[in-house]
Amino acid sequence: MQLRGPVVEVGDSRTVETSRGTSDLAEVRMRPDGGASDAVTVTLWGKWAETTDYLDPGMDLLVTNAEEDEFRGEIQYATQRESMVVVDPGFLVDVTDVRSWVQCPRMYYLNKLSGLELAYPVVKGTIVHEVFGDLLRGRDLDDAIDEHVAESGLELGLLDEDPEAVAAEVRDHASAIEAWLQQGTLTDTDQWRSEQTLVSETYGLKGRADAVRRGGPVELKTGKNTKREPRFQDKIQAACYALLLGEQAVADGAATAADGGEGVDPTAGDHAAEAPDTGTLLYTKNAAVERTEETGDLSPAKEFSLGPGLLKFVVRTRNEIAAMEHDMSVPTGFEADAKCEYCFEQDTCMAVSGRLDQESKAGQVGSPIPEDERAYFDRFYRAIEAERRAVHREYTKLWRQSGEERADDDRALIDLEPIGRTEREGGRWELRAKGTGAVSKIRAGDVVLASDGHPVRGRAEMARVEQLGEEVVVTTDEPVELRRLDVYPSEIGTDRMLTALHDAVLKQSPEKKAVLFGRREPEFGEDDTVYIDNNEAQNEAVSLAVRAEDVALIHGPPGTGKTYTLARTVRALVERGARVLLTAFTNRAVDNAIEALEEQGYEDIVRVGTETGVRPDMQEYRLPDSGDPQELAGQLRDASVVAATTASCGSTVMREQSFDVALVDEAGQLTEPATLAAVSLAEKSVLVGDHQQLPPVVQAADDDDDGAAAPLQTSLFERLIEAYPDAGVMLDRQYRMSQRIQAFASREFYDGRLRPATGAVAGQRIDDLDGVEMDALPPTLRDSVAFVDPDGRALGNTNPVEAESVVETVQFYVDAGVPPEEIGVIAPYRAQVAEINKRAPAGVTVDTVDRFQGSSKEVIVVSFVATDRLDGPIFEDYRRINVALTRAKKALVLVGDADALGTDPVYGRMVEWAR
Ligand SMILES: Nc1ncnc2c1ncn2[C@@H]1O[C@H](COP(=O)(O)OP(=O)(O)OP(=O)(O)O)[C@@H](O)[C@H]1O
Repeated sequence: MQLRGPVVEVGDSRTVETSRGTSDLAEVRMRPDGGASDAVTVTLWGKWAETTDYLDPGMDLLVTNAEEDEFRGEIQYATQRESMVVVDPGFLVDVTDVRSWVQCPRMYYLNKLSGLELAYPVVKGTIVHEVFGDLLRGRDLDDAIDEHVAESGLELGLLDEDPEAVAAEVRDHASAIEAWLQQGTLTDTDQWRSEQTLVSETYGLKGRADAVRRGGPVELKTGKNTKREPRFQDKIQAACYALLLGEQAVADGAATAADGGEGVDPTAGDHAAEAPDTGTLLYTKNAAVERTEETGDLSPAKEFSLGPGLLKFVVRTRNEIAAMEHDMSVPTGFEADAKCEYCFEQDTCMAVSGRLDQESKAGQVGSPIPEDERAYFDRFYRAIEAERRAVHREYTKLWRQSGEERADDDRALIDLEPIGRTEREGGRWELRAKGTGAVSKIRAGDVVLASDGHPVRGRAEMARVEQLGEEVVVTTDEPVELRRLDVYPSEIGTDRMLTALHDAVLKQSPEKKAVLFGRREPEFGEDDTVYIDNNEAQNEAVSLAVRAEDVALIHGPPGTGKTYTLARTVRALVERGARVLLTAFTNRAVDNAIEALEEQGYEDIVRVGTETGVRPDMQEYRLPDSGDPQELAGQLRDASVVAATTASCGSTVMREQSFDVALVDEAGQLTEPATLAAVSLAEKSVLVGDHQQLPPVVQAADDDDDGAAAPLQTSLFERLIEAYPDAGVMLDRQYRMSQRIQAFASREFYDGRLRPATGAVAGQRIDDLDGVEMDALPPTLRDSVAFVDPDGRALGNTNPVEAESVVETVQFYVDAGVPPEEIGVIAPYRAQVAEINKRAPAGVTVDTVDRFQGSSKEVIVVSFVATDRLDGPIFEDYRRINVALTRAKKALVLVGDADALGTDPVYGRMVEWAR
């Protein structure tokens, strides 16, 4: 039987005599059924007794195949031969992390903290892996090499590598793969698949196996190994995948047995027994070494047997990591027996030990950071780890929630009907299915899990979404029956926040950090150039940015010309010879800024981003995904303005770049570490944002892990503008809303300082639009702000009567001649969005407030849904209502329950104003 739940007491380990000789044992008290049952005692036998060295009350424990026994009237449990003991199974350790931990625990920790650096072996390794996948899928070798070398063109160019030499080297590696593929060990009936994404419900592991052959893991290593046996850490990695594959085999069995598998608990099976018994390591460099210079076993492929002892070792190693990460404090890691002088992480290791004053066998360099910086580092480290846990919880929902629950949560599209598949050139597959019309968070361009019904227990593949709607189209490496798409949680955001924290706090000079840590006020030089002559605050903003020595803060309420000012600032800085990083939280804002620059006649811009992320009309600025290394690297290096999202500022390529100034738009929506990712790349920064609009996106809830993620909820922009009001300027004239519309927001959120920029802006009316007659509207809608109470009832996250009233209101405007494209509807929940969308006239945009930030419409209709209590995201934070109300230019209609809204002072005043 399986036990799972929180630990309440941890006993000491001791050695006892048994009928089979001496053995260690330790007793643990835990509450099974996830804490729902009374505490029981579990005896951990043999090596599992070691678990108590790092197990603490409060951690979750999972014991598989526990033996039940009655002892003095009490039911007790004990591990038996097949048992596995898993610490904190909800914490998903990456397989590559288990591998580095085995090499040296400090290596694990350093990889996590400082991220990957741009280095040739890494780039080459990626190319070889991609070619390997292509070869397995039967692709022509030369085609594969050419394509993947070109795709790494930018990295290779920045590293000053010659593409032909790289191709030749990759070919050497590939010959090892080819020879092995042709060894005759494979027949047509052999089961093969390339790259498989695996997540374990039982062992708290996730990873991506390079290949799976006859059910066994195959790992590719671009290094050399002249020993007969694979390296220990490589075996460990393969063993992790073997465990994951064993679990999958059990799930497959269960799924076949129960036809569909949902509801069957695959964790109940004995995975270790189902795990493949052979693993293969392929050392491709062995094919490239000179036989005359090397002795030993030069065959690239090395098979080894995967016994239960190794699998248990893997689980124990994984447990050490999970336990160490449990309290989310900055770990030091300790060195294994590895020899530091051969370690390529040695420099980083010494630098980090020096800065954080940690013990390290490699030694320390540099002096420790001051106490306040250390406190900051610890606080944010913890916050980021709390956020990582929230991401892990998202993973566990892949199996804890049913397909229907996932769909209701907007995290899956279910019940798709496969209608076809085509093999594309290059061995990838295009899969098509009939859509159901349901909405979700999934967008074209996203990478998601496509499955035949269950994302973990069924057959699943990573897929790129090409098209949504009536027909759903995705591309994958291997075909799968397309019945369901799931949002695949990603840790990349948390990983990058951590490296940004490392780069900003541990690598920068004390002087550069002085303002960040409040050691001195931001400083400004002199300049009386007039940049913008019709708007004083905007002109002051550009001037402030130009004069700033460290940081300037531009506070831009809705419609105040933030983008315009930003573009003017870029030009002013470039004119002074600066190299500028132009960045924002969203791709949309980055593209808008480029558009504004274009309008001001400036076009010397390089846009870094993916093809799907960048707007079609901005593709001309985009650095191509593949091409000649020197050319690509030259384009990036020589650009005066590089534009990218803040998320991509953390990429290996961007971390190599340096700028004179970083301009960060939407800075109010960024967490502090996410902002640091951009700020660290430049000498000085200009942050542009509005902390009265949407705050940073944080997944961890307020009460998760005692609120550890709270520091992420305040943007760096907000923190700095409060600390240094003199380093900021507020743009106070808005070019969007009529006087009547802006009045409430100005009063509630901007101390009444927001004003229409001109009389024309202030006095605009809906009948200013071509072909629109005021008389055609019902009298209640002739005022530019109106309130409608349709007397509906909230049913969960929808309010059908209110939806009806919203659609009717929209129809009035359409009938009066307003183009549907100029009408937007904002609702608090996706369910209500869907309800309205069903009947709204084509062309009208209906969405949640988060997706409306940054845009505007002539007419905005807001649906509030709530009828009793005000709960839901729109009400949690007044800033959301600020965003909703300030999207409208000429007409704003609020549709809601006046009594419910009246229970809150701010909403009460809003109703008064709107009526
Ligand atoms: N100084 C100015 N003179 C004339 N027009 C201006 C000026 N500043 C801004 N505008 C115009 O006002 C409109 C709004 O400006 P912009 O798009 O830059 O606003 P924004 O603050 O970025 O909006 P958002 O709140 O959506 O971020 C644009 O059409 C822009 O051209």
